[in-house]
Parts: sequence; structure tokens; C-alpha cells
Amino acid sequence: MAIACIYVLDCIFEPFIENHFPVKIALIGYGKMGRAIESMALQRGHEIICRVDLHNRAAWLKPEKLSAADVAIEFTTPESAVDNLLACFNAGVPVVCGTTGWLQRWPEVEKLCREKNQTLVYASNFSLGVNLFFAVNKYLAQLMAAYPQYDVQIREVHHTQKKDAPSGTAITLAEQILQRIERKKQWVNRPAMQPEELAILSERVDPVPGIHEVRYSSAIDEIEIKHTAHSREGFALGAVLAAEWVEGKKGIFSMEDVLGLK
Ligand SMILES: NC(=O)C1=CN([C@@H]2O[C@H](COP(=O)(O)OP(=O)(O)OC[C@H]3O[C@@H](n4cnc5c(N)ncnc54)[C@H](O)[C@@H]3O)[C@@H](O)[C@H]2O)C=CC1
Ligand SMILES: O=C(O)C1=N[C@H](C(=O)O)C[C@H](O)C1
Repeated sequence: MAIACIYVLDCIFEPFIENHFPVKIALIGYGKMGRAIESMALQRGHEIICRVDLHNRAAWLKPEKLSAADVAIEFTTPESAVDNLLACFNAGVPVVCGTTGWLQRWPEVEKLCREKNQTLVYASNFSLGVNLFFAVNKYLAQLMAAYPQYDVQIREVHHTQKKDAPSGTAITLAEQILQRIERKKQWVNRPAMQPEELAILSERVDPVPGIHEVRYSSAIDEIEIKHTAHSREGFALGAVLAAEWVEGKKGIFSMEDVLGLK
């Protein structure tokens, strides 16, 4: 079993880790993630053509400036992500976006991206480990659908500077569960008060980069799956892999597309 798992992981990661061409990257957002992505991109031989932040965004987010990039990587804030994505579409630059907390505006962004024949890779979590965790979450939810004696809840823990709650990753986990467990009807960001509510409990503790747990509890026992990020390196590597992968593609993609997990 262990050997089979290692073989599967090798097959998933191996094509991405070494075979890539250098790309010119516009970094939009130069905070904790922007800096981690810069370091990963430079290690992998890429060029950063601009580091866009609040102070210089007006100068850089113009088609004539941005179009010098092969790809943009956008990790900013829930309030600014959509404007940044539209700037990339207008410049004709494919964009890898990891910003969370703006998905209420997804339909608008999706429509514009398709109308303008542009390219977006979006993931609530770019780490390879979390994308495998998503696959396990879907499989477990499918099994647990038949066992109503188990209640399910999600817990996420992040650093105190995080602007959104629940985390984008926790929302993805919740949506995967809601699609498979009919007795759960909607997620709530507090303890459940009705059996059909799926609770997502958010905690903010420094300096946690990200913990996600899904727990099924019955009167008799518990089943729990958990992902713990030890640093931001996994998110940064995934975002850079997505930027390498997206070259020459048109449309809207997820990290599952990048990893071939669909
Ligand atoms: N999808 C994923 O794998 C991951 C997603 N995230 C998400 O990425 C986002 C950024 O996270 P951090 O880097 O930790 O935040 P941060 O607060 O350290 O950095 C955000 C940066 O965006 C800049 N910014 C704000 N408004 C801007 C604008 N209008 N134009 C350009 N830059 C602007 C800020 O000045 C700041 O430097 C958050 O939404 C977070 O949830 C974080 C880690 C992994
Ligand atoms: O803000 C963060 O730090 C993180 N945000 C993402 C999310 O909201 O899920 C991904 C990761 O957990 C770190």
C-alpha cells in the first residue's frame, strides 16, 4: 500500500518538478505569499518582471505594462482581487489567482474571462498536499453519506492577519461535502444549530500557516482527516507550477487540472 502511494505521488509530481521553461512573471500582491512565490519562482529559474503592491498598482496594472509578462500570479486581498483579475484579462495575460474571500463575484469574473477569451487558474489552496486532501475528503464524504449516525464538522486554524473567515480551503471542503451528503444543506461559520447545518469553526492563532480538519462523530466513535501546512512553501510551489502549466492555454482551470487529478 505504502509503495503504491509513493508511486502515485511520483506520477503526479514528477512531470511538474523539473520539466519547465523560464517564464516572465508579474507578481500582483507582495505580502507574505507574494514573497514566498518570488523566492520559489527565482529558485525555479523564472524572471519576476514586477512586484505590484498597493503603492505602485496604478502604474503597473495597465495593459501596456502588464503585457510584458507571460503570466501573472495574484495573491492580494478579497477587496482587490477582482480588479486585478480584470486588469490581467484586459492586458491579455493569463493569471493564476490564490486570493480567497471574493467568490461571491465568481459569476462576473467567469463571464468576463470567457467573453474576452482569457485564462484564469483559480484554487482556494495551491498546495499539492491539500489537493490530495480534497480527493480524500470527497471519497470519505461519499462513504459517509450512507451513515446518518455520524455528524460532520470542519475546523480551520490560521494566523491572526488572515482577513477572511472561513478560509477558502474550508469552504471548498464544505462544498465537496454538501455535494455528497444530502442530510447537510448549507455551511455556517459557527457551531451548527440545526442538523442540516455543516459547521465550519474558524480559529486565529499565530503563526499558523494553515490547518484544516474534517471530523465525523457518532456516539460510538470519530473519524478525522487533517492537513497541516508547515510553512507557505507548498502554496508557493503550487502557484508557480500552475504558472508554468498554464502557458498556451485558454479558459478557466483549477489546481485539479494542473495536477491531472480530475
Ligand atoms: N490559494 C492559496 O493556496 C493561498 C491563498 N492565500 C490567500 O492569498 C491572499 C494573500 O495572502 P497573504 O500574502 O498572506 O496576505 P498579505 O496581507 O501578507 O499580502 C497581501 C498583499 O496584497 C497587497 N495588496 C492589497 N491591495 C492590493 C491591490 N489593490 N493591488 C495590489 N496589491 C494589493 C497588500 O499590500 C499586501 O502586500 C489571501 O487572500 C489569502 O487567503 C494565502 C495562502 C495560500
Ligand atoms: O490566508 C492564508 O494564509 C491562507 N489562505 C488560504 C485559504 O483561505 O484557504 C489557503 C491557506 O490555508 C492559507
